[in-house]
Order: sequence, then structure tokens, then C-alpha cells
Amino acid sequence: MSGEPTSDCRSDLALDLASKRMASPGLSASVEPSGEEPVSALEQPLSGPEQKRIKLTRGNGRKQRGSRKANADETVLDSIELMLCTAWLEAHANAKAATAPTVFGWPEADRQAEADFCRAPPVPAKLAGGAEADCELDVYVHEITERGVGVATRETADELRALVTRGMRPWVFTAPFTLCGERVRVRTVRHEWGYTQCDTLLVSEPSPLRVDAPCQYFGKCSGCQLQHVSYDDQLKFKRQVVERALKHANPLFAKLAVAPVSRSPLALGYRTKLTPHFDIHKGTPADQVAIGFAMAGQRRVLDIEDCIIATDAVRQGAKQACKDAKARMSSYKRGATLLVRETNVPKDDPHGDVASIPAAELVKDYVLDFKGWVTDVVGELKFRYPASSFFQNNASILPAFTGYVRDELAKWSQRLASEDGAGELRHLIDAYCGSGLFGIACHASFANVLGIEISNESISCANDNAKMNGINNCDFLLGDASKIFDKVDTSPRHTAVIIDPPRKGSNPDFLDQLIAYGPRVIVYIACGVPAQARDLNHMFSRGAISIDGVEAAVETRPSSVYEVASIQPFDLFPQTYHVENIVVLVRKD
Ligand SMILES: C[S@@+](CC[C@H](N)C(=O)[O-])C[C@H]1O[C@@H](n2cnc3c(N)ncnc32)[C@H](O)[C@@H]1O
Repeated sequence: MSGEPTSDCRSDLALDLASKRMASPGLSASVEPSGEEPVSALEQPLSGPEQKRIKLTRGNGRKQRGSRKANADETVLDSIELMLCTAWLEAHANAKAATAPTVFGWPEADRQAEADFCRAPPVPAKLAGGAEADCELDVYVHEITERGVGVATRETADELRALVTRGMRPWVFTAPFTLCGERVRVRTVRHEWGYTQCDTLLVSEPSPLRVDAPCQYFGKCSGCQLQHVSYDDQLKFKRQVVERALKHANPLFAKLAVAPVSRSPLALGYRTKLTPHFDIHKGTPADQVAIGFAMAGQRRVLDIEDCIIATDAVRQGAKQACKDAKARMSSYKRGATLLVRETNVPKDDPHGDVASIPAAELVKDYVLDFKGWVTDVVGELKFRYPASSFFQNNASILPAFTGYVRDELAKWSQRLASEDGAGELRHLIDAYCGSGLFGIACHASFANVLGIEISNESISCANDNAKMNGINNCDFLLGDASKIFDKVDTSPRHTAVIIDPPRKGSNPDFLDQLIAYGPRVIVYIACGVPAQARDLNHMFSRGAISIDGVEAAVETRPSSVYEVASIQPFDLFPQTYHVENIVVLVRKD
């Protein structure tokens, strides 16, 4: 591997980059007020709390709607802030730099100082110091965003430290599929707010943590981001993602202990659903249409013959689905998305009724029809749902995942009953219940379970699933989660609430009603950890969460104030950046 760039853009960068970017048809920037010039094109002053306003405009001069960061990946921007913060700490607070290499690049630093620094508003970058599109550069990776993308600068770690010590801000480049400490060659693709998006071309100085990716498509396919590190390091990375999201939502949350990520029993061969797709471009012969997943960083489809993170049944189903699609290619006009889902069927009759057969006697099969039905097995429980609707996609971890929620609820029920004599938890509310997974898995510890869900299809499955499993203390209602509080008439002292919203999280309407209701225990399950952290901060800002005895100053304190009892991430999606996180909140009084 050669370390020398074919065309080094450093000299270009020293030119008037701001005006170059203004001239670029893709993106231009205006900075208000515009008094200060950067010291060099590569360096920009850190401006501290009084940030300037930056407007991004598209090439036609029209203002972009929404946030000034509209184009930018927030996780990259967060990482830039954190990276600068790390360097700042090392330089100013004598924090100890990590001696051992880490995936994430965070030294174990003085967390409070770090938190104080993070509290300052984001530093605006003058849009200078980047590089033209399609230019090759050698960069050093200092951070990995929570989406697994390397955050790099042209400076080495030492140069970066020196730069930040002088109050300068480096220009940042993203480098997908890289690790901290690596020197890599990138090609610039697009300028965003405060950084330049790049493709990684080669790794000239690999991290000692880099491993050979098990999949031949890794680095080209957008599906997996972490196959180049060991599974143990992926888990460490995801724990830091959770810590970081919490700290980013509120520096005080840095005090919360996040447990090690609970591993998936299968790190490969676990995914029970795939959706390969294809686009038809004029002139492409039918037998050459690529069927697979989005190419990393591009809108094109990568032709994929096999996906090793899927279960055996799904891999087999995907081959069949592609074969069928190729045979029918002339009937498609623009392209299509295929669906492959694992299901469990009676051994002797794949189309037979699963209701009467014990879960342990079912065998794996696959479903390709969007209108088909899927049966999933979680321990001794069976869940049936339409192939096109939501269900957790890693069956191997579901017994541990649902078991954790069930055991936490049972533990707190007993503890609260014996500690303050208020009695056990008797009622469970399962908000955003889908087809009833958590309510049904936890039903045995409660007198009754009330679920709510916005999808008509899922809610009727939830009620049918309770029946199919011989459970008669569950009632699942159709509606928006925030309407559940109109229906609840159980005493909050004896009630626990599970919340499992979609990736965008819950909303103030639901959360404010939850606080006003004040259940004894809240279990917040999230696939969108930043949104979960935001929601927890909403509760904190209302005075409803206490962190080490610290509560937000509010005019009227709610009657229910919670402590964070545990934070347990689960790895439902090995090899990808995704992480699920379960936060248990218990009422203080
Ligand atoms: C992450 S899934 C969780 C489902 C279920 N707990 C499970 O694990 O299978 C989120 C669910 O919330 C539902 N949902 C989305 N918005 C909702 C809303 N405003 N009110 C109630 N349910 C909603 C979705 O239909 C989806 O089934």
C-alpha cells in the first residue's frame, strides 16, 4: 500500500478556499458576521460560546430550509466537537491520553471537565479549509462517529493537539470503514456544514485493532459498518455510543453507569429479515440488473449474491427471491424491493397451523410474499404477524432481550414491595407495543397488561398472539400512545410502563402525561439511542429525573421524580453501528 497521494491538495487548500467553495455549483456558504479571517485555510479559530450564525445556501443562492446543519450528518458534527474537546482536554487539563489503542479514540479523561467543555454551544466552522471534490488526500483518523464513520484531519494527533491548543479548528474529513489512529487515503465527495464527506480509498497505516472483514462486500455495501473490528471491540464501541449519546443530551448524564453491551448469541447469521432491491436503468439488459443493497455512500445498488449476517433460512430465501425477480425482470418498470423473512413452520406441513404446535417443534423456513404471515419463536412463546409489519430482526437475542425486561420488572416489583410496603407492581402498560412482544413476554408478573399501538394490523396480531399463547390478562388497544393515559385507571404506585417507540423516539405530549401519571417503574427500550437520550433529558428538564441528587430547577416539581436504576444496551445488530438500549427508571418516593 502506498502512502503517497496521487494528487496532493494541500497547496490548493492554502489558496482562497472560501471563494473556491462559493464558486462550486453544489454548495456555497455565507458567514455572519464575516469580520474574522481564518489564520490559514486549514485552521479556523475556535469561537467559544458566542457563536456566529452560519447560513448554508445551495448553489442557486436560495436559503436551505430548516436547520443550518440541514445537509450535514449530526453525528459527524458531534464527533468534531468531541474530538476538539478531547484535544483541548489533553492540552489544557492534563488529561491522560489513552496509551492502549481504542476503537473510539476516547482517552479516559476528566469527565466533568469534558462535560463542561461540551456544554458550550457547537463551534461554527467557517466553510474554508476543505478541498475540491474528487481530490485524493492522506488523512489521520481521530474519532469514530456513532454511525461508525471515521472523523479525520490532515494533521496527526500531535499536530491536532498543538493546533487546538492555539485555539484553531482543523478542517475535518469523514473516512468510512476506518479506525482511530489510522492513516488513510480518501477521495473528497461533497462539502457539508463544517466538514468534507469522503470515500476511503486505502488504509496506509492500519490500526492494530483492524481485522479482516468476514464479508466480501464489506466496504462497498452500506449494510454493515463494523466488520473490520472484532466482535468484542464492536461491543465496546456500542457502549461508548450509548455513553456519548447520554452525555451529549445532558452533560450530567455522563455520571450514569452504562453496563457492558449484552452480546448477540450470533454475531453472523442472525438477521431474520432482508430487503434486497433493484433499479432498472434504461439500456441495462435484464440479466445484468444489480439486485442487492445500496452501495456505501452512493445511490446505486450493489449486486450481492449472499449476505452472511442473515440466518440460513433467509440466505436461502434471498437466493430464491433474486432468482424469481430475474425471471420476471421484464415485468418491472422501474425496480422493486424484495422481502425475505424467516418464519417457523410445522415440520411436516409448512402451510399448517402453528397455533396448536409447541414452539420447540417448529422448524425454520422463509417467506417472500409481502402479504404472507410470519411466525417467530421467543423461548416458549410464538408471535404471528404479517410479513410486512414490524418485528425485532434478531431472533437469537430475543429470549435474553425480553427476559431482561421481565426480570427487571419482577426484581423491582419485589424490592419495592419489601422496602416500602407499598405493594408489588400489579399492572403493566406496554406503549408502542407492536404485536405484543414485551407485554406478552412479561405478562406472568402482572394482574393485567394494557398495550397500545398505532398500527391496526399489529394490534390485532397482539391480541391474537396473547390468545395463541394461552394468555388472558392482556388487552391491546389501537391508538396513539399518548392516548393511553385517558384509558388508564390503575394506581400509579402499582403500575409499570414499558415504552418502545420507533427510532425517532417519543414526544413531549406522551412524556409529560407519563410524568403526570407517575408510574412506579418505567422501562424505556430504544433503537434510537440519541432520541432516547433526548427524551430522558426532556424528563430531566421537567424536574422528573434526579441524577445523583441533582434535579433541574423547575417552578413546579412533579409529584413523580425518578432515578436511573440501570442502563443496559443490547446488540441486536452485530457488524452494524446500531444498538438497542434499555433504561430502567424507578420512582424515588
Ligand atoms: C420499535 S417498534 C416496537 C414494537 C414492539 N414493542 C416490539 O418490540 O415488537 C415501535 C412500534 O411503535 C408503533 N408506533 C409508532 N408510532 C406510534 C404512536 N404514535 N403511538 C403508538 N404506537 C406507535 C409502531 O407501529 C411500532 O410497532
